[in-house]
Amino acid sequence: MTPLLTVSGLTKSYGAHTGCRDVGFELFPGEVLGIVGESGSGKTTLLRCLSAQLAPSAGTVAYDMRGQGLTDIWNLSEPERRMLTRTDWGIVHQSARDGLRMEVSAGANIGERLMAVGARHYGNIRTEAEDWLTRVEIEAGRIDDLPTTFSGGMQQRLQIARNLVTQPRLVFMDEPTSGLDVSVQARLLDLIRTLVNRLGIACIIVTHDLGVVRLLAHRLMVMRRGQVVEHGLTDQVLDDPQHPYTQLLVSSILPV
Ligand SMILES: Nc1ncnc2c1ncn2[C@@H]1O[C@H](COP(=O)(O)OP(=O)(O)OP(=O)(O)O)[C@@H](O)[C@H]1O
Repeated sequence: MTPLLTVSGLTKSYGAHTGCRDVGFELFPGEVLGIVGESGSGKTTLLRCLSAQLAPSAGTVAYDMRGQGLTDIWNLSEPERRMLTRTDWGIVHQSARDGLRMEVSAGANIGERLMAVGARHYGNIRTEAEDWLTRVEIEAGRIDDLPTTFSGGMQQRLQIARNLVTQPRLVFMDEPTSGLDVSVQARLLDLIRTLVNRLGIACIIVTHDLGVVRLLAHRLMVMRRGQVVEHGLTDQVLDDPQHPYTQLLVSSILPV
């Protein structure tokens, strides 16, 4: 099987500081990869370099573009890269405010993504938006409401609908459940798991919460000081961590 994403030697420096260093891995279609590590370990930097939000200092991020095969995303033109991120990719931000347009309705937030992939018929776009609101457990009757009138959990579910409506092949998520009440987190995680599995979407999720990766990720990468110190199947890494740092992380976070 051809990998969807092939990353090699990915490095980002901020002057003298290292964001991430020499990261390499492959991601296959439908696979969910979790990236964990303590605060400042480089998770967000890595995710932003992978998802075309931040230019790396060195290394390559090659994506299996439809009809073109593996292509380094940083060799694409800016419009090509923008098109890719709006159609074949989704990016779910930690704060829904960064991923939604707060000044337009819930329906428009979903509909404009459909328009980016060529949908033009108003009635069809509205029907699809209503369908997606229902799928993320928001009443279809709220379609004309602004996201500012939604709760934090609803905004996050709307952000997920906006990202999944175009049936992307790859979705990046940065701490998608943090900042929400524990009960809301559990429901959201369950929803993400169901949708990602059902649609067969590959996903890269950054989190400091090992419970999140245990539930969602097939594979796990552990980062420390910008580098990957351990990488393997999630259950294997969490149940039998090999690197001393992972052992510390697991024993300090997971209940025994
Ligand atoms: N804009 C920036 N300018 C300078 N240094 C930065 C910048 N962004 C991040 N860094 C540095 O890069 C390193 C990795 O930061 P990053 O935000 O990627 O970590 P993280 O694992 O996502 O942390 P957190 O879980 O707290 O969000 C840190 O040492 C940080 O100080």
